Amino acid sequence: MAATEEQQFPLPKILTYPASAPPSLIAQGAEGRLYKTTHLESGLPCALKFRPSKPYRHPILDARLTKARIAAEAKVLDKCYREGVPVPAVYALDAATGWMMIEWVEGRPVRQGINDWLGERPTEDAPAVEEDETPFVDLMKRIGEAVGNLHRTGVIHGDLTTSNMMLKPWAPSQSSTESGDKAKVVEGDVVLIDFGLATQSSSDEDRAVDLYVLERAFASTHPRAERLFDHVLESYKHAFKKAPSVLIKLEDVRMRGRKKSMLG
Ligand SMILES: Nc1ncnc2c1ncn2[C@@H]1O[C@H](COP(=O)(O)OP(=O)(O)OP(=O)(O)O)[C@@H](O)[C@H]1O
Repeated sequence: MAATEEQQFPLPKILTYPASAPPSLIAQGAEGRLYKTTHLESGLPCALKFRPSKPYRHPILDARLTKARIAAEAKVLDKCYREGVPVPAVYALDAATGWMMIEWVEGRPVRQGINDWLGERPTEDAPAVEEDETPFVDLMKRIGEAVGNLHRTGVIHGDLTTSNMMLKPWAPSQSSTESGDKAKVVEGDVVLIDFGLATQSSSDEDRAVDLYVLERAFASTHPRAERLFDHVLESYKHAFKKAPSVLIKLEDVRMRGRKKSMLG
């Protein structure tokens, strides 16, 4: 797999050095690429986020922008990690060449877990069979808590979606034995990823917009679970002392959103 990828994209230099296993390309976005690699230490899988230079930009501007963006992302991640927000640890950074090496988070995006839970349910209000929603509600609460912790540190994510959260598997002892196999798809610690658009702010408005982005993304990705999103906000309120004024602001932000969509 690595050989094809190497032909498709030139590897960042750090990944051309020998390692216990070849790097694999996990994601290729508009701004950068994400590799899984053991280049730092064999036995320690890492995620290497690489922002290649953009040939269409002026080289001096390009170097400055690449460096500033990756450095800003690493700085915010590091701040969050040190303050106990569930994010990957930053292991290494080379801003000048546009990469950072961060902790590899095992598991799957929250989006997949939610979709597996919802399965083929026909409508939003009608579960296919009468079922215990507790495991799903618990996941909603863990999401609210993670976002509350994030906002408490003065960081705005900027792109909160269920794809930018991972479900990191629990140890078997933490895993539920009562709720059956279905519950397993929504088990795990919520870890926030992709801080490429993150900023530092403590304003109610910025926090409310962050929540609004998540609310909208949730409604469009998981329309059948929309009614359960309130659990996210409820747990946000418990996790974060300043949540009440943010939630009041969220009402304004929603109103502006509705007006905007009415005006087209
Ligand atoms: N630390 C990590 N551990 C495991 N998988 C990760 C990690 N970080 C990212 N991923 C996986 O790689 C995908 C892309 O990562 P990320 O969203 O950070 O990059 P991106 O979309 O290229 O970033 P940007 O939006 O800043 O350009 C994620 O959706 C996720 O599946």
